[in-house]
Amino acid sequence: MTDASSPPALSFRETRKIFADVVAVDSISLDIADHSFVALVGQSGSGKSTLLKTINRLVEPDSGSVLLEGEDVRTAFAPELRRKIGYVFQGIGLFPHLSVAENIGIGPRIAGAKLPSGRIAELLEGVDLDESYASRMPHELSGGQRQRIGVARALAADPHVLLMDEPFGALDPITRDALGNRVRALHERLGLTTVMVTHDMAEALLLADRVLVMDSGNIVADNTPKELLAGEGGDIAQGLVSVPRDQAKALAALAS
Ligand SMILES: Nc1ncnc2c1ncn2[C@@H]1O[C@H](COP(=O)(O)OP(=O)(O)OP(=O)(O)O)[C@@H](O)[C@H]1O
Repeated sequence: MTDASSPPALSFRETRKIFADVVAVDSISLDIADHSFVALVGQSGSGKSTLLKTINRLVEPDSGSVLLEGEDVRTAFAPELRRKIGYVFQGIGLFPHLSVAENIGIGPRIAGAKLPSGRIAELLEGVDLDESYASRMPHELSGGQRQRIGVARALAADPHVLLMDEPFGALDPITRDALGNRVRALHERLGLTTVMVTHDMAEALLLADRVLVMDSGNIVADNTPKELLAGEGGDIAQGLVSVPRDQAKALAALAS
C-alpha cells in the first residue's frame, strides 16, 4: 500500500532524447501517480514510444532521468526492474517454438523460477482465456489471442507498472474494445500503474484517467478525459478529440 509520503510510481526529470538531428523527447518533467492509468497520445513521430521506452531502459535518455518508485532506473538492479515493469507491444513477439505456458513463464524462467500450472491458469483466466490454451503453440492462436497472451506474459512477474505500446493497434474494433476493457479491469484488480501509448484518442478517453498529448517531443496537454471533452487542453489536443467526436456526430446524424 502507498501513503502520502510514498514517491510517485514514475517520475520524468528533464528527460531528453535526441536521435541524430531529431529531438524525440524534449526535457520532459512530470510525475505519474501510483495506480493511475495514463494514455500517451499524439501524432506519429511525436515521441510517445521513445518516452515510454525510457522507463524500461529500451531507450537511454541523453540527459535527465526517469525514476521508478523514487529510484533512478539507471541504477536499479536490472532483474528487479524487469520484474517491476510489465511491457506489452504491438506484434507481441511470442517465441514460436514455445507453448503458450512457456511463453507466459519466460520472464520468471530467465530469473530462475518456474511458474506453477495454477499460476499459468490464473494468468490465462485474467485475459479471458481458458486454461486449455496453455499447451497451444503461438501459430494456433488468432491475433487477438496472441495479444492476450502478451498481456498475461507482462503480468506474470506481478509487476507494479504496466507499459503498453499500441497494444491493440492491429486488432479488429470489437476485439480491441474487449481487450481494452479487460486490461482496464486488470489494472484495477491488480492495483497497477499503467502507461499506454495509443494513436486512438477515443481509446485514450475511454480507458485512461489522465491523457498526455505529445507533439514534437513535448507534452502539450495533460488533462483528464472529462477536461478534454469539455474543450480544454489546447488546439493540438482538441484536434485529436475532434476525430471521435465528429465520428459520433456523423453516426448520430445517420441514425436520425
Ligand atoms: N532508434 C531511432 N533512431 C533514429 N530515430 C528514431 C529512433 N526511434 C525514434 N526515432 C525518431 O524519434 C522521433 C519520435 O519517434 P517515436 O517512435 O517516439 O514517435 P511515436 O510518437 O511513438 O510515433 P508512432 O506513433 O509513429 O509510433 C521520430 O522522429 C522518429 O523517427
